[in-house]
Amino acid sequence: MDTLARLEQIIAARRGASPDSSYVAKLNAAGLPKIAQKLGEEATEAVIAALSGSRQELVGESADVLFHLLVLLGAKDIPLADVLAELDRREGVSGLDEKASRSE
Ligand SMILES: N=c1c2ncn([C@@H]3O[C@H](COP(=O)(O)OP(=O)(O)OP(=O)(O)O)[C@@H](O)[C@H]3O)c2ncn1[C@@H]1O[C@H](COP(=O)(O)O)[C@@H](O)[C@H]1O
Repeated sequence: MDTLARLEQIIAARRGASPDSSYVAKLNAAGLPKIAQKLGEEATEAVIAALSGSRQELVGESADVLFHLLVLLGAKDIPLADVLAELDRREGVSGLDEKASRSE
């Protein structure tokens, strides 16, 4: 199992834990608006790191974005597999677009 799928399972398992002992549980207890806000903050921090931070800062902020996105998807009961399937679908669509633009 890859890292994101493993983290998705950990997040699902931690959702019902005590908010005192689990950051995932604390975020879920705070509710969807808080989770969405955190994802937005982490995305902004990733942008700032990309524009003016170090490589390592961008790596760290990117990990925060992916983690908080998985928490948000979990709170909305959307499996990571659905997002990956959408990316796979676009890969096919994008190939078709490319062929169409080449034949113009
Ligand atoms: N990958 C992560 C992870 N990445 C970031 N974070 C937390 O995300 C928070 C982001 O930092 P901030 O300073 O922005 O937030 P904060 O001030 O702590 O919280 P707020 O009051 O702002 O909400 C930090 O508390 C980090 O510890 C994470 N917390 C947990 N995980 C994974 O989730 C698993 C379950 O964690 P628990 O739910 O804590 O058991 C862990 O084993 C890890 O694998």
